Amino acid sequence: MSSSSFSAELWQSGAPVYVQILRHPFLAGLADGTLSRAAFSYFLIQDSHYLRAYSRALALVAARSPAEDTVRMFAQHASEAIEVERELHGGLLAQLGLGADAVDDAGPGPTTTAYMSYLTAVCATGSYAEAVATVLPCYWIYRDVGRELLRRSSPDPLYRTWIETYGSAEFDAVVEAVLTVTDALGDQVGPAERQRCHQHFAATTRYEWMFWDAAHRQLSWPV
Ligand SMILES: Cc1ncc(CO)c(N)n1
Ligand SMILES: Cc1ncsc1CCO
Repeated sequence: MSSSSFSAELWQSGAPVYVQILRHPFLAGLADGTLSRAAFSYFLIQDSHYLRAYSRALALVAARSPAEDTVRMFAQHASEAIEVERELHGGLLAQLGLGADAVDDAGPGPTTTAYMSYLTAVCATGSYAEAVATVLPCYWIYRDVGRELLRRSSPDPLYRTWIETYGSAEFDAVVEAVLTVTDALGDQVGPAERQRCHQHFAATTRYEWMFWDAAHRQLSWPV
């Protein structure tokens, strides 16, 4: 990836926040096994809601894509996001003694709701390039976090299952394909649209930090 690629350019808009993500105590706890089961359960429940919205956002990106190859790719990822929610999250929640009703009973918390709403709004009303820039941090940050935590290696088998999914070669291939698609958009976006892409990338990168922070604090609606 050259430093002049569109994806590398976008990454600059989220880079300071990414440094904070790697330092976040939720991720430190996942890696060293000290994260409480309650915080991990909160995360899985909220992430189940998130993935349901993320899947729909990806379906919107697919529908708006001008080329069939990217329609297919994003539609496939939309389908896989539901699969991950059912298999990975469903499986881990079952091991924690929680069923599907726990997800529905909890409902999406404040940070989850804000993040889902932002994704949905931009993917529905922004341009195709803006939609791609908005969903990109979700792929990219989880790949990089997965890799980093794999390197740190968690003593907890439950946490390791999560880490191994996002740190896997399969997920890396998915992310590389999306980065290639992003780079191909670089020549096609003018200055105003480019600036909006940067704003969206920065916003969803912040939401990624906030999502872990909400789980760490088990944040609930204030009223
Ligand atoms: C909050 C969040 N962002 C990104 C991903 C990656 O799919 C996820 N599962 N959850
Ligand atoms: C980004 C992402 N996260 C969970 S599934 C998915 C789509 C590609 O499998």
